[in-house]
Amino acid sequence: CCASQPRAKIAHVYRGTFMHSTQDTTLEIIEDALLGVDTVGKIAFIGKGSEQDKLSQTFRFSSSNVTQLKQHEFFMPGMVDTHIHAPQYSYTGTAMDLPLLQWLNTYTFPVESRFKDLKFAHRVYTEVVKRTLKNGTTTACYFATIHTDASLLLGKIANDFGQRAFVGKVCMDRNKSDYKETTQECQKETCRFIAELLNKKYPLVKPVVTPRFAPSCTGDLLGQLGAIARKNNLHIQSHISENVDEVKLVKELFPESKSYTDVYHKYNLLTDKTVMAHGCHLTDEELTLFSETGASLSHCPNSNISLCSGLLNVRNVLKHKVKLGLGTDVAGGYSASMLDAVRRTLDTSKVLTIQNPKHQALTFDEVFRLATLGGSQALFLDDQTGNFEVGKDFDALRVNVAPPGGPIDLILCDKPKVGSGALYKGDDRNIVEVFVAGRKVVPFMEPAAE
Ligand SMILES: Nc1nc2[nH]cnc2c(=O)[nH]1
Ligand SMILES: [Zn+2]
Repeated sequence: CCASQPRAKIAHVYRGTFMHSTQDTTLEIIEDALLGVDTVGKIAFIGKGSEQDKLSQTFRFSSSNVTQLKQHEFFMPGMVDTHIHAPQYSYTGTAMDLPLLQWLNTYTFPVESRFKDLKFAHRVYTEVVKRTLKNGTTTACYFATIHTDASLLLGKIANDFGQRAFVGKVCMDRNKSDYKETTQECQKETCRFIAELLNKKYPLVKPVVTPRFAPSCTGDLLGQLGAIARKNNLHIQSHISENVDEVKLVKELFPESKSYTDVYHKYNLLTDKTVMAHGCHLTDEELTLFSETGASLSHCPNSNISLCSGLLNVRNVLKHKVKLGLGTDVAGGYSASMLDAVRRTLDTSKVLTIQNPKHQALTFDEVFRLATLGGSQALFLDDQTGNFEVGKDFDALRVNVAPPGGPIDLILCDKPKVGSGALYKGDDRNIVEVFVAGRKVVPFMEPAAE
């Protein structure tokens, strides 16, 4: 049994099966566990159901306040989407026929330009927050667009629905089309975005410095953004080595740099609070630089396959001791669901084994860890979320393997495998409740009145 000293009062106690990952165990299944959440949403204790009497005395809760999970239900940690473009949710699944650089020019930039219109932004951002929450994303690391006010609106909507989120106003001062700002505008608007978002004092929504990627930023801008992040001790997100043409372009645009990773490093954009999406074509030397700086990677397998970008060798990334989480990369990825990211991660790893039988494919348990604890580590949030350790916020999914009308038939007899069956075959119908920092956010709360 683990327990903190009783301080804040206990608000909720749950009894049943809990699955989570820890530093030492890829997947731990605790049957008949008892978990207490205090009034500030933190996990106060996790113990055995058989110790309920003792725990109820120590933590002063009454047995009548214990919520007992039903048969075929379990709790797992909320999933962490380490890379998602909120505006691109508006065209998911409709533009999968071009490689990255053409895809950006043809589909992405015209759509993102429309987010100057706050009404359109409100509509799309509400839908993406609701959709991801319903699918079990308790933490999302969002790219918005270049528009400051619409990006602030995304922060407000995430806060209203109770999602934990990083929100980035996208920075770009180099583009063939008009979808860009001048270097000076971009710097000024980034500072305004950060100041205004921090000023809202949303407990779970924070700004992230967001250069789109090296090809759409001048060295000047990258340097300014590195300085802003350093001065304010902020998170940073961008893209790296997603596609071979992109890598080639970066070589041409930044001839003085040794590698793509070196470009970001030179401008102080590789820190232990940096998350870079993709990294399919990074060299071992570049991975070493990630490891040394503490920067992390977001693996976005649906996108990597949908845009024919490449196959990230996650095993090799982990061997280099680089932190890694999973991302949907909507709309390069056509699914906003992290369950999809789990499956595509497994598929990609198996494709690598087909290509090279010596490659050791990732296991289900390892990928479960990447979707939860791995993501929280990649976002430097693992002191707050990622698993059911005492003192962390209660970010959790109540999963019912077989709800009426759901996608799963209860034929599996092997109980420990039930979790894996549910994650392979399940969808949002199986995620019956979602909690963020102890608060039930699915079914949706009524947003606060203006
Ligand atoms: N997948 C993806 N890669 C990018 N690289 C730069 N911008 C983007 C984007 O919006 N999506
Ligand atoms: Zn992306």
